[in-house]
Amino acid sequence: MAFDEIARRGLVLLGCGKMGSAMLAGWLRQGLPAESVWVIEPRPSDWLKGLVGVHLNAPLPEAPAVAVVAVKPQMMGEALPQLAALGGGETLVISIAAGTPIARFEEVLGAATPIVRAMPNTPAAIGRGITALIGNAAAGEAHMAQAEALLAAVGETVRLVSEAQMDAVTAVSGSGPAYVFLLIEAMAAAGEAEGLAPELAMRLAKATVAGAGALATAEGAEPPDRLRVNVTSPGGTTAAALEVLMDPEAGLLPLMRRAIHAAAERSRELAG
Ligand SMILES: NC(=O)C1=CN([C@@H]2O[C@H](COP(=O)(O)OP(=O)(O)OC[C@H]3O[C@@H](n4cnc5c(N)ncnc54)[C@H](OP(=O)(O)O)[C@@H]3O)[C@@H](O)[C@H]2O)C=CC1
Ligand SMILES: O=C(O)[C@@H]1CCC=N1
Repeated sequence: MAFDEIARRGLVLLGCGKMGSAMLAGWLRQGLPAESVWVIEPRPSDWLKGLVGVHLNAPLPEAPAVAVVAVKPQMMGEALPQLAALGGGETLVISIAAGTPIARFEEVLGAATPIVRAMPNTPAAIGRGITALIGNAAAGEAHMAQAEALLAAVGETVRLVSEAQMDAVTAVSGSGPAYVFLLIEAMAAAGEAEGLAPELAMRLAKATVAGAGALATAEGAEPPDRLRVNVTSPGGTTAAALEVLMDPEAGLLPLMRRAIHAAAERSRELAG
């Protein structure tokens, strides 16, 4: 069982905002005992305060199995010293912070500390996230497997071959759910502009994005460009829409290229 060692030695979560809560919700649902979790969070939500058994802002265990850092990159300087005592090798430290390089953690915790840098996304809250991971030199196969097991409990995992990939990963899948939510908002707003009631437009938009996502990821699914062609009757309605969306200058492709580039650049900036 993936959580056995963590259940025995404990998991520390530093920062329990939107992403920390999403992961914690997934772990608890997957069977991690609440009594094995220590959370450091200056402004706990009502949800967090209501979690019976979780140790909230309490003294930390001496050598927990894992410490997960889920504070904003801008708060790292202030937050990280709280984990300094866990450096040295006994505790696997997993950071999900955008931008912040592994070297920054090694400065505070020491290079002998196994450190995994990971980039999850918020669908983790319902077990549908995807997390990319890369470890430092001290993170051996057992540490990588432990990080993967923890993150696999809330969705898919993928190992990276170089830390430099993390900026692009963050821009595509870390931030990506926001682009999809915006797509839902935009489709619903456009449906309303065509005369639909707001609730109906939103219901159609949400179900369409969910259904198309499920179709694209179903076992044996055709690739997305083929699925797109399957919707597009010659001379029909989809073709009319795609002419706008696939405009080489003003269409979705150059727009998404610019958006993802902006996110990746911001990730590089956050590295300091
Ligand atoms: N949101 C997302 O979709 C994703 C986020 N991430 C990464 O996860 C991290 C957290 O992001 P997100 O959850 O969105 O941000 P949030 O602001 O929602 O969560 C961060 C939490 O950490 C708390 N915090 C601040 N200082 C400390 C401290 N010294 N010790 C402990 N906790 C502290 C914050 O409290 P307060 O509000 O009082 O400052 C806040 O509750 C970031 O590094 C981000 O890059 C990665 C993937 C996806
Ligand atoms: O917006 C951010 O910086 C974080 C990282 C990926 C998703 N949210």
